Amino acid sequence: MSIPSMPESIPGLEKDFNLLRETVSGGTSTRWMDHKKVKFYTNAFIFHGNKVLLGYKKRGFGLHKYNGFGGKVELGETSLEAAARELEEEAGIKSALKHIGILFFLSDGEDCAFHIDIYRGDGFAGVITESEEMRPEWFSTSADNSPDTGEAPSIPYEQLWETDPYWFPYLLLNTPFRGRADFRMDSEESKLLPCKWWFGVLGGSAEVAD
Ligand SMILES: COc1nc(N)nc2c1ncn2[C@H]1C[C@H](O)[C@@H](COP(=O)(O)OP(=O)(O)OP(=O)(O)O)O1
Repeated sequence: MSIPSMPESIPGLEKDFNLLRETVSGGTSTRWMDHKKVKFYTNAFIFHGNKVLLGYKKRGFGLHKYNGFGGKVELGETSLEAAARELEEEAGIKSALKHIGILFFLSDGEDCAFHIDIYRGDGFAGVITESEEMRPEWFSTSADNSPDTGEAPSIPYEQLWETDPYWFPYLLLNTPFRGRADFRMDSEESKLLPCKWWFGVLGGSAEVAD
């Protein structure tokens, strides 16, 4: 059995790196992109029973994709305060949010990296309300849901960001994770696609994604 080689660290994920266990890495690039600045964002995913709430992005960055609820951390706010504010602005609800992941993204031609704190909320208060930015919708977290059981539809992985399927299993399993992906403009598809990525879990016992 071959043991995958472990890089010494991943720029942007240095904190906690010694606690991480790699789960998946890949891409065509051999080196990580450089960056000069980092912008801080949040992303919150709400769970209720066997469902997860995602928002369909109606404008701006990530248009027509499903994602958690979040945005920029404003001056003077903590990341958790920003996550709670964005959840209320975009979906009309509050939740006891727990920090579960950190993602670090870079795009070719951008000297600014995205650091995204991922939060998980189990349960919520308030009435889920569509905003001008997001249309909230429930999706099933069960692997075996079928349309005739009256369950929510399956998570639409093809309408999430391309690297989300690598870390979503850890969010669903409630397992702390970290990851980085660099994106490059694909001239054939005319969109940014991942060219190098690395994802890992903190500690040792999560199921590894295929
Ligand atoms: C691969 O890259 C990404 N994947 C995922 N899953 N989410 C990402 C990625 N890159 C950015 N995001 C998230 C981070 C934020 O939650 C949103 C972007 O926030 P937005 O631009 O909407 O920020 P706001 O402060 O709400 O902006 P406005 O000025 O438009 O209100 O996407």
